[in-house]
Amino acid sequence: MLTELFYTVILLIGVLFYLTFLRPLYKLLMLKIKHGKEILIKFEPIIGIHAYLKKSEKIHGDPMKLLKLEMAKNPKLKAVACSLGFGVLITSVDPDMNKSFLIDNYQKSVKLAPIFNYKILKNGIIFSEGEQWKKQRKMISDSFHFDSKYYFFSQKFNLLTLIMFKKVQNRVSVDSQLFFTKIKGEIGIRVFFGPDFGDHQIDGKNISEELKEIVDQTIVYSYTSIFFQLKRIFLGDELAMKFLTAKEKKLLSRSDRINQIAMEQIEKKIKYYEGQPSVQSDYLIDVLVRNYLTKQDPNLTKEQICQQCITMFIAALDNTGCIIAWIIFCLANYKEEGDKVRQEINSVFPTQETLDNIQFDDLKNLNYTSAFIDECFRHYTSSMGVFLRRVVEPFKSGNFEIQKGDIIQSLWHPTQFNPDWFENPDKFDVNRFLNGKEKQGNSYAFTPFSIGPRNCIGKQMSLVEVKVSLIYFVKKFNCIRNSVPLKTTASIVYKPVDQNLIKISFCL
Ligand code: HEM
Repeated sequence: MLTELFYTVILLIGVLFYLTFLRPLYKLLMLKIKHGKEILIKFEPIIGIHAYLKKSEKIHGDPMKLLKLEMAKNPKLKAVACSLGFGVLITSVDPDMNKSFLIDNYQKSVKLAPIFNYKILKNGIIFSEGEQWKKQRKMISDSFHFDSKYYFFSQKFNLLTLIMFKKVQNRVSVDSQLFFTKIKGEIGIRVFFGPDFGDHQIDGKNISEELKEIVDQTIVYSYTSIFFQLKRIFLGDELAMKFLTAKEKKLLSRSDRINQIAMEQIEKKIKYYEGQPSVQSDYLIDVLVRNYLTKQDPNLTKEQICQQCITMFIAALDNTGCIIAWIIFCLANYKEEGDKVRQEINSVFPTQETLDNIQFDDLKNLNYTSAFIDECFRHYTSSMGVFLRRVVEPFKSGNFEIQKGDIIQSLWHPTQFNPDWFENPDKFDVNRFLNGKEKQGNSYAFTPFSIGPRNCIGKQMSLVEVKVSLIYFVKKFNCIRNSVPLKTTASIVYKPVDQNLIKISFCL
């Protein structure tokens, strides 16, 4: 009996060793033999490229630095292959391969949710597929008339600028990353759930703060917990949710509470629209509830409406807040270019009146500022690439054979430092984006909002938000660079480790 148990354990260890070490290693070697200099091989068992990025962060204070150095050494590099779980992850760092993954063959792979608490996201647009995704994309696009939402944006921004004023006045240091994400949260929760929803409080916190905290903690947990990674590999997403730790249960119960408040809001809206009101708002929740009542999509449920609004809130939150903070950092870090941005903004918006009535067309006059924003995106892209995808149908990408079951992703941050596409890539050079110059290289080399049918649905909205935030900031505040060295880290966004990088003061 004991011997049988002993051999079973040995057999299991052997199978595990084969699946996590030998099989991925063999595949990596085959890829290297076939593609030579076009591919970089990294054997980091189970957690794959995350271990490589962490190593880079430890050595250089930048998770992307090792890849950027590889790119500088070998601009012909197309992909990085790493072991991941029982298989191999192929990460494209090449514009044409990105096009092949995200445009030409986008239907041949499905997205993998990176987080365990996908209960609140699984029916939302980010992780839906096929016909369901198509319907959702159309429905959400229909609710995207930014003009009406803009009102909240400017109103909230004014309020939060006052808070920032107070902090600066009292010499309290301002964490710009947190600050702008908070603004974004306050706006987003109202844009997607309706104006009154943002006033809900949970344990003394605004509902947008509580939701952000849950998402942040969930993401950190799912990337750092080995237990979670193993559970997921062996049991799969659905079954893994049946064996929860105390920490997981707590996070889930917090998200259930938000779900419950959101469901109450949906019921309220249903009652309102059943009464055939004359006023019909175009906040996302209103559009979805009207679709639900008219059965435009017969499969749409209340739970799906709830998850869709939460998904949109989350998709909109970190990326925009993070890039605004990066842009403010660049104003201080690249002073000469920053001063030119200030000059342009002051000439397009010379008075308080012009500032109070910003029009969309005015934003088109910010030529230099737009190029500055693009160069900030190139250096400090908040979103380094796309979510992982599992290949469901084999395809060819150049001379790469992508097989069913492979995991793929596109990571464009290193591509943006490829000297073949961006001359002298480490230089912060606004001119490269002035008058559409970047298109002279490869138009898929700079894609901060992704490309293809599943590109960012909020691109236009966030570009307006970014510009308006910058205008308000420049008109009210100055910033200078502190001596703290810049170190970066990567969770779902690429962000600075230290928040004390700049000093903010009032404009005279
Ligand atoms: C600087 C700001 C932003 C950046 C850099 C950004 C970047 C991205 C990227 C790279 C993707 C592709 C993800 C993938 O395919 O795996 C994406 C998708 C998406 N983004 Fe954004 N995003 C930003 C702001 C927003 C905003 C403000 C919203 C909502 C209003 C939003 C909503 C979405 C949604 C719903 C998707 C999924 C689209 C689909 O699968 O069809 N994003 N975003």
